[in-house]
Amino acid sequence: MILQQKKYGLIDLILIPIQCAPVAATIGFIMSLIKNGAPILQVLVTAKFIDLAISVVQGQTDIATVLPYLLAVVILVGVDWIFSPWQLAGLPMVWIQTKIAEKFRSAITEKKAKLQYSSVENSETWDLVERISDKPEEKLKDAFEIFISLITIIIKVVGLIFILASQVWWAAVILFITTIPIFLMSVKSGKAQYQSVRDTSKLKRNYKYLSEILTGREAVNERAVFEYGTKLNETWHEHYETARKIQLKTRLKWYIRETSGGLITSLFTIIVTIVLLKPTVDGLLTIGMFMSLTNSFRSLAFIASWQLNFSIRKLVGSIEMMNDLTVFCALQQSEDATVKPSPAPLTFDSIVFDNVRFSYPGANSEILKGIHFTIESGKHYAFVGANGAGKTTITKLITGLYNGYSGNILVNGKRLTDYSEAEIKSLSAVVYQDFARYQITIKDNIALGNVNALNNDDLIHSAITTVGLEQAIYNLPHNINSYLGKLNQDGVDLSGGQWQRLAMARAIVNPAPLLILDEPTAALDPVSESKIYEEFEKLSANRTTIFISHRLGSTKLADKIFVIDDGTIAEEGTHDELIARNQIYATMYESQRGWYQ
Ligand SMILES: Nc1ncnc2c1ncn2[C@@H]1O[C@H](COP(=O)(O)OP(=O)(O)OP(=O)(O)O)[C@@H](O)[C@H]1O
Repeated sequence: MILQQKKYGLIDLILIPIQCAPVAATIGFIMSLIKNGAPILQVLVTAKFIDLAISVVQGQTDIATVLPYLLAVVILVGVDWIFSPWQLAGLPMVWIQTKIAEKFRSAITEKKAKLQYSSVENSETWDLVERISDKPEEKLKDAFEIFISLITIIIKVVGLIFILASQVWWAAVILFITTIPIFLMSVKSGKAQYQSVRDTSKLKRNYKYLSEILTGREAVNERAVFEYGTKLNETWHEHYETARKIQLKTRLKWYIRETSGGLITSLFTIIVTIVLLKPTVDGLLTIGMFMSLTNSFRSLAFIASWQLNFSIRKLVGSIEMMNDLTVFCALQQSEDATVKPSPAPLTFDSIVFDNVRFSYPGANSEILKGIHFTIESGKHYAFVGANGAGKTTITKLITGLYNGYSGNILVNGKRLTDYSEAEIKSLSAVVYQDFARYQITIKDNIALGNVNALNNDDLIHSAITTVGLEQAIYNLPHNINSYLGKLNQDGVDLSGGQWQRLAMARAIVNPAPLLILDEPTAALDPVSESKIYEEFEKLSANRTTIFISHRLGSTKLADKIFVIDDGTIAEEGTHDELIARNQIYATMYESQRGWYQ
């Protein structure tokens, strides 16, 4: 199934299930038609049956004439029972839900995977994505069911009103008029309730996150040491209660209104029943028709005030979900987002930042304020500077995560944005500060760095040696096939520094010509750090590297150091040149050296 960039609406609540499960949707639709058509016939047949039964009792008719009507009543009651939603008609709905889960959910997942990185980082977009991904198969199945039941309810109501009108026209008119405000109220209520879901989605995201901190494994150490459980629990409770109250308030407000509407309709049916007594006594209505009409009238009032109300409210909520789907489908996506890096990496002679200015989407302030620098192939560079200066942001632009900048980023003189996504992905391998810790096998943890050579064990072993993890890994009972983390029963855990080395191994197996290391050694002890640098020197002899580091000892090895200050390149040169310059870098270096004296 393909999601389109279009305005989704009411009709799509029917079309999507039909697209996903055409046979089940058709069967479900026909079943609902039969189920809801039966009561209309039932009114006529029951009236005739009662009248004939009275004639039989009075000795005016032969009992044989009643039997076909009795049989018809039994069949119609049977149909009603067999096609009840929780009986046979439920089966196609289960099938529809399974198919929607298979086709529609995977279309959503595919779109999510293709969303531009900038969209994923935006919290409003993320709220929308969360709403769309929250049990869509269940919501669409319910909407389809409700849509069909609404059509059939309308058929039922129109049919019964028609019969009523043919007998007592004014009662039909009054009943019709009373359903109009109930209909309008249901529409408003449905909208208000979906809006309350929107209003609370940010709060829900917050309290889900807090709940993860309070119960999840990731924060277990800090939670135990800092004992912040009570404090966070209070915040969690606050968010949870605010969201709950908003939804409860909306629900309660509309429940009271809807109940009052329902009570008025019920009162009206009692009055109509009393009023119908007169024409029955006068012989304008047969006793059978009176009994059948009052009976169906009661069910009609129930349908108009409760069932119709419920269905419309739910349906309007589903239409709001379609509005969300429209916005979701319009989100910018990159068709190549899911393509693999090209197996032959994009080699380069130079990467040039030419007056690059950049602000994060939705942010007011510029992070990069006209940056100029050149990276030459085969050389080693270091980016240093204070926290928040813009170092990581530069790497996000090189790796193509953001392209909403002004100025140019040129690779071999050609704009980076003119290369294909596969080429851009093959240009660089990165070890991020906040690298991921995958709870899968060690082998897969490393192999994921090169999706074009997932089963190259030699590459994995050589990366393990480079980052010095041989002892830690080869002593494990399952070697590189050992699971990491606590997700698996016999999973092993690594120290912070070992996880960091594993992330480096992941980047090392990647054949990209540019290796970006964003504070790769922050969790390493000094001996490991210098050992890793030695290994890296060997490894990156024919690669270009960009190191971002606050430990200026490591930057000494760089061919060129860029000092980033407030979104600009404040200084550049070798270690010795920058020390001789005696400005920002020299001050930083001296202050660090001071720690060890
Ligand atoms: N996704 C984002 N949206 C908005 N602002 C962001 C985003 N990511 C980073 N920033 C802001 O951009 C600025 C530069 O961040 P960046 O991560 O590039 O700094 P850095 O020099 O790498 O810092 P550090 O040394 O602390 O890692 C910071 O002020 C940060 O708050």
